[in-house]
Amino acid sequence: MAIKRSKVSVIGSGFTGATTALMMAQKELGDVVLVDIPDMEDPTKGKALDMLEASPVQGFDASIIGTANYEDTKDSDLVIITAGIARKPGMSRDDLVNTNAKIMKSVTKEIVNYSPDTYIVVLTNPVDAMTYTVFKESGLPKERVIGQSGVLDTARFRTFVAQELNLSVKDVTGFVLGGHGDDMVPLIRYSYAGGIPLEKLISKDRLDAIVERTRKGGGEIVGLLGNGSAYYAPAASLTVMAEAILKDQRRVLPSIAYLEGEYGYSDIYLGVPTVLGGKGIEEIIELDLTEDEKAALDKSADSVKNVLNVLE
Ligand SMILES: NC(=O)C1=CN([C@@H]2O[C@H](COP(=O)(O)OP(=O)(O)OC[C@H]3O[C@@H](n4cnc5c(N)ncnc54)[C@H](O)[C@@H]3O)[C@@H](O)[C@H]2O)C=CC1
Ligand SMILES: O=C([O-])CC(=O)C(=O)O
Repeated sequence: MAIKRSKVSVIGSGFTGATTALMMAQKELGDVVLVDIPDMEDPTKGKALDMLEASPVQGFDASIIGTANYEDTKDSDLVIITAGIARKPGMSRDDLVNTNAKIMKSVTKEIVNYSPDTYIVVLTNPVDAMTYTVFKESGLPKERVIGQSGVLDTARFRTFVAQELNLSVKDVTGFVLGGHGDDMVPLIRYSYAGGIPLEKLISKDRLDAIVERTRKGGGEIVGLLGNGSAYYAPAASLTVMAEAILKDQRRVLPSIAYLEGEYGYSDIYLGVPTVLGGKGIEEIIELDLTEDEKAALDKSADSVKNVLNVLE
């Protein structure tokens, strides 16, 4: 049998979906199918063609098509869901829940109809609850339905730490646990610059300020953009997760995973450290938490549960 390129479908051709499609094609992760609603079919085709026309200039090989027909997604190795509405200034991510839950249900039906063994990575907010919705609707095993928040939240944290210390972002590592909301839990104790614990390099006051800015990082961009939310860093985060799965890299990345007792929670999707590889979420890494860290994680998990409770 001939060797085939991977196929990745991106549902939603808005800011995050289109940017992710381009980034994945630039990294030659596979052929890309960009999907939106019938009313958006022509602009979606236009975006895909425009991206394709960048390929000779940048020298990447990938087919990129735009469509409103799910048949074109048939046999996708991986599907990324970005469909839905984004928040505007003054809104919380949770305000999007009922509109986006309906969209999750309808797109998930279409996805698994054409790709019954695929992997799904969800971006749409409120992302912990939307990943749960997609999991339930899809019937896929839990390790194949994954949400994106921690890669982005950790990237924001690393950016602010690198700025504070005037060091390369490459040398700063961190971990953000919990739900993708204002009470997410950046774990300072597990964060380093060049292997040196951050607590030895940055004062407590400044670290507290960085944690607070990380928690409100999405809102900071929403406030600046005025009409939508972040998309470059979210797309970069989705691309790294897609790469880990498609290339079976076994990267240690935070993902929104279905928990069955890990960290003391069950029947919930929540951000935790995971090993991402060719089987999707291959492991959930359980870190020892101090009482304060566990209390903060409990608070964040409670916020996610409150959103799950309003799901219709
Ligand atoms: N988890 C995370 O870290 C992040 C989550 N987000 C979330 O991602 C979502 C998308 O954000 P943007 O791309 O900026 O929004 P956008 O408004 O630019 O794009 C959304 C696209 O979804 C399409 N869409 C709506 N219903 C659809 C359906 N039934 N089938 C297919 N497509 C459909 C719309 O036509 C639109 O093109 C939002 O919910 C946002 O809050 C955004 C950034 C980070
Ligand atoms: O803030 C938003 O609404 C979009 C998002 O999740 C983020 O940028 O973290």
